[in-house]
Amino acid sequence: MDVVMTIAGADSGGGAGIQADLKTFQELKVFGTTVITALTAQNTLGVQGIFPTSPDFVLQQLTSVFSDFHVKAVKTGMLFSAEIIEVIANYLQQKDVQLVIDPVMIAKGGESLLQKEAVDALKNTLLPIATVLTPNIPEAEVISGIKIENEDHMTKAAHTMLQYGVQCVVMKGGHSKELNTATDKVYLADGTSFSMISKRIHTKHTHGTGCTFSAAITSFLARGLSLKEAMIEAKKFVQLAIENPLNIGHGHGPTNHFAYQQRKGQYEVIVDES
Ligand SMILES: Nc1ncnc2c1ncn2[C@@H]1O[C@H](COP(=O)(O)OP(=O)(O)OP(=O)(O)O)[C@@H](O)[C@H]1O
Ligand SMILES: Cc1ncc(COP(=O)(O)O)c(N)n1
Repeated sequence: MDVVMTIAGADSGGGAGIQADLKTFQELKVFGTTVITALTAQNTLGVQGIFPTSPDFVLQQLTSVFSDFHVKAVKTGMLFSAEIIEVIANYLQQKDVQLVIDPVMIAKGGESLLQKEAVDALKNTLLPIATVLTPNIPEAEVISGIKIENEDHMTKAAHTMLQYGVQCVVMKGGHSKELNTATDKVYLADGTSFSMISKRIHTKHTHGTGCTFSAAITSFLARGLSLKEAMIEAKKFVQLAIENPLNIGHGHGPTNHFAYQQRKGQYEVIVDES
């Protein structure tokens, strides 16, 4: 059984953060462990409260898990503060793991999940040791310092982020203005890139899509898929999770983590290498 880890915030509503990650890990048949950076009192309507973990206790959780398990791949989500990021980066740089970073900054309801001064710590300490970075467009703008209004800007921003040392940047298209498609553009450190294109689903039930996508990438990397295969399979997982809603809650409902297994992974992602 391949062991993976999520380092993220807990979502009491069950749709994002640690809870979305563990559900994804379970469905993808990897063993999930957790390091909790913050508790959030949250539901599909928004985040009502945040209770951060102390950096010392983040370290204690990392030490407990790594001293007992052989963790193959790690993902990070809500990291909250520069102090927490520094503890995690210092610890993980001594470990031989594939690291997927979902640079969670703002919840769907608009609440901040990362302090402003923490962005520099993320760029300077975590990106140099990361395998994959999965920003949405607003997050890519903050990390790269480039306003993204067209494809050229996106490429420039991706190359700026690759310069921090991460091996692959996936620009997620959930927030883009495309009417019929949801396109994620993948940029690799060797200068190549490709797009993953799926049908855009018109739904408000997209709480935790980013968490679910990055947890799926982490699971497939731990299972030994190549970077490209892991990315395409993760896109299928999140597509099926959005396409088959559970209709839970009164706001932005969670996605359906059961769907990939129920539909036997049946979804054709279009891969464009041009
Ligand atoms: N309406 C949609 N239809 C199809 N795919 C979508 C839709 N919205 C998002 N996705 C896909 O979900 C994945 C996550 O992208 P998204 O841009 O939503 O991330 P995010 O904004 O970081 O999510 P979160 O707000 O949960 O952190 C991507 O693969 C994206 O293409
Ligand atoms: C603990 C935690 N982590 C991540 C998200 C982002 O998810 P979303 O943007 O869908 O609200 C969240 N809301 N809560």
